[in-house]
Amino acid sequence: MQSLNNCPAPAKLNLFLHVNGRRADGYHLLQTVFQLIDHGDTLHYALRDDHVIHRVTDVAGVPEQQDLIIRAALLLQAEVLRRTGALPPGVDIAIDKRLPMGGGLGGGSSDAATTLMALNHLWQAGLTREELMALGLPLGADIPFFIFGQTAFAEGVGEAMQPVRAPDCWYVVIEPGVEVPTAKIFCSEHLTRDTPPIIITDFSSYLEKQTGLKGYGKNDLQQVATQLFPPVAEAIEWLAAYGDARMTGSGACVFCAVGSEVEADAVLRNVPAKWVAWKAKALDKHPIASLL
Ligand SMILES: C[C@](O)(CO)[C@H](O)COP(=O)(O)OP(=O)(O)OC[C@H]1O[C@@H](n2ccc(N)nc2=O)[C@H](O)[C@@H]1O
Ligand SMILES: Nc1ncnc2c1ncn2[C@@H]1O[C@H](COP(=O)(O)OP(=O)(O)OP(=O)(O)O)[C@@H](O)[C@H]1O
Repeated sequence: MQSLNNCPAPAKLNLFLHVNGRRADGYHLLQTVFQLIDHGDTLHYALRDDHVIHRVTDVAGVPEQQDLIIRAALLLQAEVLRRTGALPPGVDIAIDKRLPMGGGLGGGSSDAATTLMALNHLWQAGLTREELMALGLPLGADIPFFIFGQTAFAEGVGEAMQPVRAPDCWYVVIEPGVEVPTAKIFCSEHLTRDTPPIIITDFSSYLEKQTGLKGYGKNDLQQVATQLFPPVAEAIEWLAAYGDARMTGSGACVFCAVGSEVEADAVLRNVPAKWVAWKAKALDKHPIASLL
């Protein structure tokens, strides 16, 4: 049977993340730049001669049927059945999990996005990029971005996107060792939800003048997350000695842009042993964007 191995599911960093308001359904209106980076999970797909969708790797804390990978595969399987009247073949899915959960790196969403792109290809399902993005959105707010497949400025609840030129730099990322539940941060009574929207023409002219987005904007979720999770505050404070350190997404991970791989290595040598830390390079495009 056919297979597709070594499919990357890269992480994202939110270079800034502004909360501009809240919709009637409780979801928040955001403006953010999603930066793809060359560090993430890796997935492997092997078609079966039945119709069973099976995760062959154990993932601590995530039962198979709750895994966004399996839920994404089932959604696409049902969509293929709806369109063609026939079930596509089953698939065994293996994952090398590197991204921490509740890390603000979009790990679960990226795994699901890679699965939708890989199975759309293996099953020759023929969904367009836009159709796959819409299919994935109910599973996770970041899934459409990963399928969009380019570093992007996003608005709305994260689904309205336009590509931006990625600053060609390296990042140092620290995992502070805590798992931050996204909903808990958005629910907080202390969260500010009134950052004025950036007007896109101003933002574009800012980008033209700069070589990168270093120092632009802020992460409005950071104040709440650092109060609830002190290790996040500690990691930001430590990394701030090397540049503009901030949190990605709803935390817990913290990052800082540096000019070169050599600089990244120099920071990494000094990271206290209690934290996991790594370097990653900015990516313009998703490594499997060409599957669509
Ligand atoms: C904050 C970000 O990390 C930015 O990249 C993402 O938008 C969060 O994406 P995610 O972890 O995939 O989040 P989801 O699973 O879609 O939503 C988790 C919870 O976060 C809250 N949530 C999420 C996104 C959003 N725009 N407004 C919200 O209020 C909702 O309470 C939701 O129930
Ligand atoms: N394949 C998966 N990988 C990681 N988490 C998963 C997966 N499937 C389901 N989950 C659930 O989703 C939760 C959030 O995990 P994830 O790694 O996506 O968070 P995150 O990095 O904070 O994401 P975001 O930046 O989108 O907020 C986990 O706690 C876990 O229960």
